[in-house]
Amino acid sequence: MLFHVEMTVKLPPDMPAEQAAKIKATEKAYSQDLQRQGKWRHLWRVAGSYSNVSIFDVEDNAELQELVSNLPLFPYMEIRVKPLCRHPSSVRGDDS
Ligand SMILES: O=C(O)CC1=CCC(=O)O1
Repeated sequence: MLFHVEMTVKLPPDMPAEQAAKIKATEKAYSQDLQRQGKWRHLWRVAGSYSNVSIFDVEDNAELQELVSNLPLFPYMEIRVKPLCRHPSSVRGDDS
């Protein structure tokens, strides 16, 4: 199942820089592992913001919930999820 996920990061302004850098580094490693597994298919920065638009390819809602709620930045994010399905007018042979 494909999901469009928009994440907006809102770190507390008083979080020490070292702590923020550590969480971001852990987030990067976690997301890159999921990207290599093919579960996190796309990761795009929304220009001009501290938000991303991502496409996840997971078994079901429960797996999406597990992956997203384990994001190191999860406590500091607003997350919006939209389920996706193929568009009948798409010219692609697959959903890549
Ligand atoms: O910077 C972000 O948008 C949050 C994030 C998600 C994966 C990652 O490495 O950073």
